[in-house]
Amino acid sequence: MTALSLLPEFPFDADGVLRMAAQSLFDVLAQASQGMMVVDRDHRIVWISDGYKRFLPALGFGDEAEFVGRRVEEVVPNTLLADVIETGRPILVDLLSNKAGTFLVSRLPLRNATGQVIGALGLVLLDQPETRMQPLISKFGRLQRELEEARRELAAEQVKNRRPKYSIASFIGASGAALEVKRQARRVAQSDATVLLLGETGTGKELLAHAIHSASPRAHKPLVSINIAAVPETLLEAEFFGVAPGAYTGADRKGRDGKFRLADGGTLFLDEIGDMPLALQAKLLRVLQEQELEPLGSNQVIQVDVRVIAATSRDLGAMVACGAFRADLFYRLNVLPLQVPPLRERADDIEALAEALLEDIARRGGMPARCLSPEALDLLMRQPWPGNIRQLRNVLEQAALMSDELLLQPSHFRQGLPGAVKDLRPQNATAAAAAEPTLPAAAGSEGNPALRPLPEQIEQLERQALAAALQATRGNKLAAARLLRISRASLYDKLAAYEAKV
Ligand SMILES: Nc1ncnc2c1ncn2[C@@H]1O[C@H](COP(=O)(O)OP(=O)(O)OP(=O)(O)O)[C@@H](O)[C@H]1O
Repeated sequence: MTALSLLPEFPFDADGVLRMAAQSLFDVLAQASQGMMVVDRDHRIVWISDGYKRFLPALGFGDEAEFVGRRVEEVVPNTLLADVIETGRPILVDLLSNKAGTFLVSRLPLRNATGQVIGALGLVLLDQPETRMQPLISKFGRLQRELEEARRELAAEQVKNRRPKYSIASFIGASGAALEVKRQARRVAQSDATVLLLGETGTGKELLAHAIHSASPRAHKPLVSINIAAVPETLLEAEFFGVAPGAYTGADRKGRDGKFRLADGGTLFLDEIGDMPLALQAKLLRVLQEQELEPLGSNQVIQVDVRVIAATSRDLGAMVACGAFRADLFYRLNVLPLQVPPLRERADDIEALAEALLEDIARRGGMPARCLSPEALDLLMRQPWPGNIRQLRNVLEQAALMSDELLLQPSHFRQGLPGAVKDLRPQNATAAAAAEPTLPAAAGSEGNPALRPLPEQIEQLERQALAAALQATRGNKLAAARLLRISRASLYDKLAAYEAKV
């Protein structure tokens, strides 16, 4: 019999040694650290070390009994122990800042014999590490301040983006049809009812939505926009209604507000409402009717006060007839319908529009403003403009880029004219129209266009492809995306990028 065997607690087998090592390590850590806590799988604090107790007053707790048993994220701001339990991954060294101070901490998952996570261990390695880790802490402090500053700037930028970009006067046009649209826009601005803007792509529906908001009593509140077709279906619900804190792990862990909440008190612009998935239509209807919603992962009902302006280039009536759009939602949206006329029905506006667009193109491009010769104006007035004002702008921009002359002639419009695509040329095209230049472009008097910078040429080609696809599909973006073999979201990104340059 050896001396050791006389010690009754001394284990000989490896398991026994390991168990004892774990126990003694636990005790060593609890004593050597500034504080230690254990939480269970449901994030509830089950134990704190004596050392930890001195942090309780700074965390707002009088004694241990109030603190133990609570969910750790409720009582220790900014803790990541819940993440360690969810992911099973330790965070060996981290800085934790909250109202109790800044701490150097370590977080370890606890597992049972089969390896399942049963909780986590949180260690405060150093409190007030600023004294001992001055350089690191001051860097951390500086980064924190920079982050706060960036957050403030982002918030200010978001507020700026939510201000309406356009007023009713921004809708250029003095034709009967344009004046009627503006009259109706002013009238509906005074009401709080839902507006439904109907019209082809590029006719100015989004511009009018901004204009209506800025002429309404809600003008000083946010205008929030969402392009339904551009958001992947799986993300739409969260975009609309928001996500409750803790509903997801990862970036959405803290939860986030949906567009309805962001628009509270103001206006929500639902662009491309015809692309709303059927499953979500019922939920949208409920919010429109009740003005209340439940964020994802929450059972709390939130009241909102939002005026909705919806827009679509699709035939909602036909969609209702074929079961692709809910009739009840259609009637709820169609309270104040406003039909925006296509450009070809208000050719009289082309001169004023072209003038304003050419001025804007010149201002943004830092070049002298171009004018239209009477012949060029006549040519533009005879086009079918399936892409409407957006397409008119593209055509004018291309002509301005391709020529140094200040007076634009018909020859400067050899690319991108809607009438140049043979299949869509109006049946009654005149002899003058028949003499219009057609694609592809030949080298002009200004030199060989292939010698322009490549990115510029690629951009132009892409614009033409987008315009041609939209023209061929009569503005149906889903069909245009299919034709171009790109995703619908990518088509929207590209259109938005070109719009942003507008
Ligand atoms: N009457 C107008 N006066 C001046 N600019 C206009 C007018 N209508 C449209 N525009 C300009 O044309 C472009 C397209 O307009 P907008 O995005 O409002 O059209 P839309 O009908 O919403 O198109 P889509 O259905 O494709 O989203 C924008 O740059 C807009 O500023």
